[in-house]
Amino acid sequence: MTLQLGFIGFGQMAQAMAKGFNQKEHPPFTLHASSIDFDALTAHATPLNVQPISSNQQLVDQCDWIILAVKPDQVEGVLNDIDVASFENKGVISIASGITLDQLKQRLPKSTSILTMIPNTPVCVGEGILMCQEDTTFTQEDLTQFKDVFSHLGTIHFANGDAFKSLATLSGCGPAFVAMVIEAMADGMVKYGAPRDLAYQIASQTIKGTAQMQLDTNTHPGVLKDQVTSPGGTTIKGVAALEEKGMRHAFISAMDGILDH
Ligand SMILES: NC(=O)C1=CN([C@@H]2O[C@H](COP(=O)(O)OP(=O)(O)OC[C@H]3O[C@@H](n4cnc5c(N)ncnc54)[C@H](O)[C@@H]3O)[C@@H](O)[C@H]2O)C=CC1
Ligand SMILES: O=C(O)[C@@H]1CCC=N1
Repeated sequence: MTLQLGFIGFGQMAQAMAKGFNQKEHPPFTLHASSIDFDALTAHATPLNVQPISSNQQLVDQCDWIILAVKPDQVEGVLNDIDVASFENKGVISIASGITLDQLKQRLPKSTSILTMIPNTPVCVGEGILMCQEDTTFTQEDLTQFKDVFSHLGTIHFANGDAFKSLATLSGCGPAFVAMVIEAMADGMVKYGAPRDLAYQIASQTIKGTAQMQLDTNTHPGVLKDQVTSPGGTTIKGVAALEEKGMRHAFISAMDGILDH
């Protein structure tokens, strides 16, 4: 039977996931979504082959797996408005940052399978990361089906504790940091006369190509840097300038800013 997959909340992240799912030609699942404003939901969902549903309760009744895709502080309100018994024998996948398995276990029936994960926006082009908590009540069978369905969105990783926190923080927030780097690199080119559109393309492709090279060869990033920095050459001058401006420390500080509060 076709898996009925439903999003509660259809904002940035749910839409990114729906776009990624749309890349699959004959998906073994059907997508549904509910949200607050039905007209806005319909406008966003229909082009993505997602069936808009007028209430969260109806969505839960109709779906096998429910993706909680509202803001973390909206989760409580969503669960309050749904008859908890309707989650019996269903799967719940929470993408709400900071909402834990234990919190959900306290609110949902014992028979509900729960997985918590942090996806990132590149899921929309099938190049995302789904950082999942190892601590889950999904059975092995559920996990096999989960990997089958969600691998269309990118790579799936499992971790626990501090490793999960830091990996999910970098993968979840990282697209914003990388987009800032792309913008900054392009500004540098525009300063010296490059057309802006081309500057974005060159910056993005340089990042994509370098990242692909690292992933394919597993070469230490320092070695990749050394391959470009010939003695007395141009690159080392740029590297020295970045170090002077504290580039590495800025990235570590970004993680401190999020995790060290
Ligand atoms: N945006 C991102 O890059 C990432 C977001 N997340 C998580 O995903 C979740 C959603 O984030 P975004 O999509 O960025 O937020 P968003 O604000 O764009 O989307 C949330 C949606 O939920 C809807 N909503 C609010 N209350 C509702 C209710 N009671 N019933 C049904 N729908 C309701 C809103 O109308 C909105 O469309 C958050 O918990 C966030 O922590 C996780 C990883 C990355
Ligand atoms: O900043 C946010 O709200 C979300 C959570 C994880 C990534 N972005």
